[in-house]
Amino acid sequence: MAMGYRLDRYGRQVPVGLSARQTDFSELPVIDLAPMFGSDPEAKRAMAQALRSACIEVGFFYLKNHGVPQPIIDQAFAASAEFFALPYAEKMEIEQTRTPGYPGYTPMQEESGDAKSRKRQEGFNMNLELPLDDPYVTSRRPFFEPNSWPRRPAGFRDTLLTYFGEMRNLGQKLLGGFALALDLPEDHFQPMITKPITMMRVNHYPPQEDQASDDEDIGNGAHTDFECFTILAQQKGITALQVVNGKGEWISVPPIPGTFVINIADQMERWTNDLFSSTMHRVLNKNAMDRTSIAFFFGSDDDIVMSPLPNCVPEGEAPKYPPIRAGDYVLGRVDNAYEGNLKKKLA
Ligand SMILES: O=C(O)CCC(=O)C(=O)O
Ligand SMILES: [Fe+2]
Repeated sequence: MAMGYRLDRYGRQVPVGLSARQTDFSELPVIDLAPMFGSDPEAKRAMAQALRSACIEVGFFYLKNHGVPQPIIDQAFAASAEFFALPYAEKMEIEQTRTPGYPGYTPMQEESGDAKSRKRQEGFNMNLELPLDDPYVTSRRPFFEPNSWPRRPAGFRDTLLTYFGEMRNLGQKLLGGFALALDLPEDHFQPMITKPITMMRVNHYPPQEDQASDDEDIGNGAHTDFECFTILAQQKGITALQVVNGKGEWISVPPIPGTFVINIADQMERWTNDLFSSTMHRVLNKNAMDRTSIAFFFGSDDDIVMSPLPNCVPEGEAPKYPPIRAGDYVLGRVDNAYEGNLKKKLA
């Protein structure tokens, strides 16, 4: 099928059209994380090799044997469903713009009447939860603003914090795998994630039964994520996520029980001198039911200076990017995406 492209605001090619090829899920590699919990160097090496290929060739993969207990995932979905089912006015009590930064509720355009809201998605955002007297919080450091918690449902905060904690541990483990995949010692990145930029968003998409007016008029338009990588939990039994493959075709990513979907994001792409791919993706919920997903965005400490990793730069070539403070890089990307709104709000 011939594919056309349009350019997004970063000048990147986005395949046009809304049809996605429904393919066997094996088109996205499945990585088994079990070796990372053991001490068999051979098994770790084999995993690192598979991970390396997945990150270079696809930028997306399923992760199994990740060690996160299923009840903790189920509880996070159940609490999220209860939250989104609350009356609109109650959710708006913690609307994102009421407090600085990322945390809070983002409504759907139809309800808010705000043309800048997302049309086909509402969400709940949170940062790493720190004590209110933490110097990062008191100095209003970007990405460390206090979270905004709803009054209901009971247990929402504890449930999401438990899930967030699991994601942070998994992210740390996974980063060890990425280090091995880059021919670095397993603990290479660990000193750089002591108080990392980590954000989480629960996405809620109504069914989209009508025709989209264009390819941005969907649950989540084509984009890449900003940080090092994303750990995505998809609601059971509902396929809506799509990923661009090397041929510029949109590939559906059905949920596989017992797995997360992991994708490389922009910070890691840059850090690896574009060796790893931050792959474009989008969400189109053509199902009869609404859909929830939980995206955990794992970055580094904000104050590390990030230069392309030396063994990702071919011999005799200059790195593609100058050094940059990680927090400034992510803030720049966020700012671009939200057309300056978030940065203004942080100022
Ligand atoms: O809902 C999904 O499957 C993906 C969400 C996503 O891409 C994001 O939140 O960045
Ligand atoms: Fe994303």
